[in-house]
Amino acid sequence: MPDPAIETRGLTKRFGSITAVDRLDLAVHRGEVFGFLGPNGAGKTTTIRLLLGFINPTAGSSLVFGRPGADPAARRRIGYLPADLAFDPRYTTSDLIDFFGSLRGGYDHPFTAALLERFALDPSRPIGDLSTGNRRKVGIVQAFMHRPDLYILDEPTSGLDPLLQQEFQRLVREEVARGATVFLSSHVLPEVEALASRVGILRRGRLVTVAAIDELRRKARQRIDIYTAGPPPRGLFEQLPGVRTVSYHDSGVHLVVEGAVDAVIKAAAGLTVERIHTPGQDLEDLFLEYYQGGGA
Ligand SMILES: Nc1ncnc2c1ncn2[C@@H]1O[C@H](COP(=O)(O)OP(=O)(O)OP(=O)(O)O)[C@@H](O)[C@H]1O
Repeated sequence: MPDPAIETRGLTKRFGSITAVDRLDLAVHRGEVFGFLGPNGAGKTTTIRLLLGFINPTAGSSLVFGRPGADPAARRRIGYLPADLAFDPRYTTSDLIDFFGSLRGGYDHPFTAALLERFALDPSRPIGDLSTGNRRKVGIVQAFMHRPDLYILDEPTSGLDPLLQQEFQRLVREEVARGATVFLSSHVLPEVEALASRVGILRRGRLVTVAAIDELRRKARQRIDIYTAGPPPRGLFEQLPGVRTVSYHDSGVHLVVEGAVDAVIKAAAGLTVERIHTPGQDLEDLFLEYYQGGGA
């Protein structure tokens, strides 16, 4: 087995009395998109700064492809998109590309030219003149231009409009198809759901769960609204496996079901069903439960 893309052992960072990251044990496998979630102040950015070797841990360790993140050989294989882009406003995008290119010992020129076009960025404009969204695009270009093996993305689409968010997701999928690994820290839960195969949820510096998205999906509650010809008989759904809440009305029933909906669908088959509405199986509620200290 090759080394994981990212591995941390007992990784801990304290700032005075605050424990920002608390004994984190994590392995991000090569080729996966790992979603890193948690409420504000949970310690996500601090974890990323530790991974990259920008700050030293109070205890424990972290490795990127088997090396410390600060090691130039590891660093060259990483594309990092920070949450706060602090570029000198006088630089143009071209200047930055040259700068990061030389720092990394080269970059993929045709790919970078295609990225500029794809995100409609004029490389000759000073960064200081760009809108927030355009600055974010510059961040994306600098993170992707050398086609690294590992992307560490901190809130990558904040400030991007929905079309550009989709374009960004396409780009990430293409890079993953090429074999890249992605560590995606984000508050945009649908984005994490769309891209990640596993997620880790951090709360007050501690990893409260690591799970495959599919596993979470199986656990997540779904709302099912069944509309029937006439009022459905009371008591039909209450005892079925997975059913958490039932509310009847004259033309149907609203249900909340945890896990498989098979029993509900089979029971509904005995009624004259005119329409079924499932407002989407959204992992958001489940994520929020973990954020707040619940979770299965
Ligand atoms: N340099 C620092 N000095 C002191 N405290 C810090 C420092 N950096 C982070 N912290 C504290 O560590 C905790 C974790 O912060 P961090 O920025 O890692 O959280 P986060 O999960 O990235 O939050 P957000 O989602 O808001 O970006 C917070 O309580 C924060 O105030």
